[in-house]
Amino acid sequence: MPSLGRLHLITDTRPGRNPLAVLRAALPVARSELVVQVRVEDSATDRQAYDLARRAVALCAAYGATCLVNDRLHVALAVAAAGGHVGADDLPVGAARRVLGSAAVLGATAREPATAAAAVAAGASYLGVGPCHPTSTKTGLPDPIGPAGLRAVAEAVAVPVIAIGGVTAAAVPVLRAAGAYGVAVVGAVSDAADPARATAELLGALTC
Ligand SMILES: Cc1ncc(COP(=O)(O)OP(=O)(O)O)c(N)n1
Ligand SMILES: Cc1ncsc1CCOP(=O)(O)O
Ligand SMILES: [Mg+2]
Repeated sequence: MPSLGRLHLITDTRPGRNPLAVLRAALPVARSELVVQVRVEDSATDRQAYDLARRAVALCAAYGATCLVNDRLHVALAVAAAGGHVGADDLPVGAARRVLGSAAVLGATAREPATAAAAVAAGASYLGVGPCHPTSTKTGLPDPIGPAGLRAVAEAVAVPVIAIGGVTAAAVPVLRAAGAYGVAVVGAVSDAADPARATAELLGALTC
């Protein structure tokens, strides 16, 4: 399996956003360092998720980037995505692994060392860990775990740890020092006046 990209760009589910335009800006900059995670509102139909995911897979293929699908693993399979990401309200990690197969990339959300280790034992190939910082992109989350919480998880597992939640380029050095292999963002790219430049800044912080 090729190494996992360090910059994970999650599609913005907020009303009025244009996730494909953001991908078109980010992909030429980050290319194979980019992991695109297709995420839609829970209220979106499977057809809407499928239509977005198949476009994202095609765009990613043109740049050697990896495309994953959040939550809806049947959509991941239908569009031949590289894998998926699951959390506490989704299929359990072991079941997700059985659905996707042994070669797929499978991410799991974890906030504590014990759940992180259990997710890896069940088949997760990377962990999304957070929220590390406050975020306005998703509601209903627990308090941020900060770099210290991230470090506790990173020290408990041997798979790549992807920091998520309120991540900016300025926050990347501290998160990396705490053990993050990479970061996952929505707003840092989607809210930027220049998403291509924001992508370059995040990549620069991740690869220096
Ligand atoms: C890289 C990454 N980390 C964490 C999450 C959150 O997943 P989950 O807890 O299942 O919440 P939803 O994104 O499904 O609302 C993620 N998507 N990606
Ligand atoms: C889906 C998700 N899960 C934890 S934080 C988050 C949203 C991250 O968005 P942002 O990068 O804008 O804080
Ligand atoms: Mg989920």
